[in-house]
Amino acid sequence: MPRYKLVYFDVRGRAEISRYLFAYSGIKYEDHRIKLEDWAKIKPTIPFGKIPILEVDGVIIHQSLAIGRYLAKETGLAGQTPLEQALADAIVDTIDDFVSMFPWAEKNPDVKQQIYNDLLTNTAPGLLQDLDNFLGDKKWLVGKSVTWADFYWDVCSTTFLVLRPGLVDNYPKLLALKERVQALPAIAAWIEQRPKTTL
Ligand SMILES: CCC(=O)N1CCc2c(cnn2-c2cccc(F)c2)C1
Repeated sequence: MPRYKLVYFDVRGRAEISRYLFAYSGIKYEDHRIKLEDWAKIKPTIPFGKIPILEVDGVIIHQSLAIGRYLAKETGLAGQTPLEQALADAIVDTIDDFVSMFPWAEKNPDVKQQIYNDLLTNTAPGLLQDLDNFLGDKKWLVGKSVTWADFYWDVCSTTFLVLRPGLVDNYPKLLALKERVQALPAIAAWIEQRPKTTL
């Protein structure tokens, strides 16, 4: 079994999908959380200067979705066929397109709040309707078993609901999917034990 070290800030953010996959698979890893005040010193030592990164026996994978896709494949949660894998990737990318629109590092609080409000009021409903249409009456977003697309929906929508409580109330099927993911014993245990952070 390789030695895994996940490096990110002390928030769920872009590392949480990998933490879900580690939790679900039972694979042991170091959940290394750096302090924001140490980032300027650490950043120059990181290839491409962004985190999360995952060290696999010292080999560094960067980009959160490349890490997630690697772990999903290792865990059997990437999709059962190449077609299902493509569908799962498309859902992950669709959700990530929206989350990536948020100016997470914006220093001006008024600008930040205005853009957050615009995204949550004017852009989120279209995404939620599209995801609701795609899920339909299925148990999981892709195929007959859980995939990392279901995990990513729960991870990202948890943050959406921090920013706008009630945002998903008009989509009970999407809320039920969150409950289904969070009811998986290993995910429930992780949520219970993980550091409690806002984002
Ligand atoms: C220090 C960085 C930080 O606090 N955040 C940045 C990124 C982020 C946060 C919350 N969700 N999230 C995120 C998750 C997935 C995709 C994505 F683009 C963004 C908060």
